Amino acid sequence: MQDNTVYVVMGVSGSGKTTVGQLLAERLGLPFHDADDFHSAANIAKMRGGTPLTDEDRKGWLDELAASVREWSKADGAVLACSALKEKYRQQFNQAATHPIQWVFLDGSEVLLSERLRARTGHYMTQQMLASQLNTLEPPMYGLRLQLAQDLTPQDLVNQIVAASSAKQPA
Ligand SMILES: Nc1ncnc2c1ncn2[C@@H]1O[C@H](COP(=O)(O)OP(=O)(O)OP(=O)(O)O)[C@@H](O)[C@H]1O
Ligand SMILES: O=C(O)[C@H](O)[C@@H](O)[C@H](O)[C@H](O)CO
Repeated sequence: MQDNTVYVVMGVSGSGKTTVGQLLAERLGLPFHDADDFHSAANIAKMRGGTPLTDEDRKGWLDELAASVREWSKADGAVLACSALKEKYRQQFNQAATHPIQWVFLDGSEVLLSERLRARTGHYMTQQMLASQLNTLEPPMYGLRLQLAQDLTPQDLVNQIVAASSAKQPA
């Protein structure tokens, strides 16, 4: 199935945005982008040091991502893995896109997320930052909300996304 939708797979650190986003992009034949690759070195150093980013820290990052979302939605679509924690960040992307974004929210309990972050090594974002990520999160009231569970593999989640998205397409 080829479409030119921009899918944004969002959620807090450890929710599986990168893992699920990459698989979804492969499945749909769309390019994959990770919003983490757009952070400045200063932002990464700040998070590595255990200090949450502020709106001010995120501004340039969001501006650059919104410009990219616009280009991808004008072109062939894409899958973007991005925390997009606050409603105003998501609205910036919605306004930039030339047609509706398909939002996919990966929603997990603190216990499950914290276990995954503890098991993950070699990443600047540690389990200590989870509380601030969850405090900042404003869950979207639209799009697709996937409830994470221990036994749901990334492939299962991609299957759910594809099934829900195809159900919306006219026959
Ligand atoms: N459905 C799943 N089942 C089991 N483990 C998973 C699942 N999805 C992701 N993981 C694992 O959980 C960890 C976090 O996943 P991932 O790095 O994709 O999350 P993320 O939301 O991109 O995190 P961050 O925003 O911090 O980069 C990884 O070690 C990954 O292998
Ligand atoms: O807005 C933010 O606070 C950041 O984007 C974080 O969410 C992390 O960069 C991401 O989750 C990777 O660990």
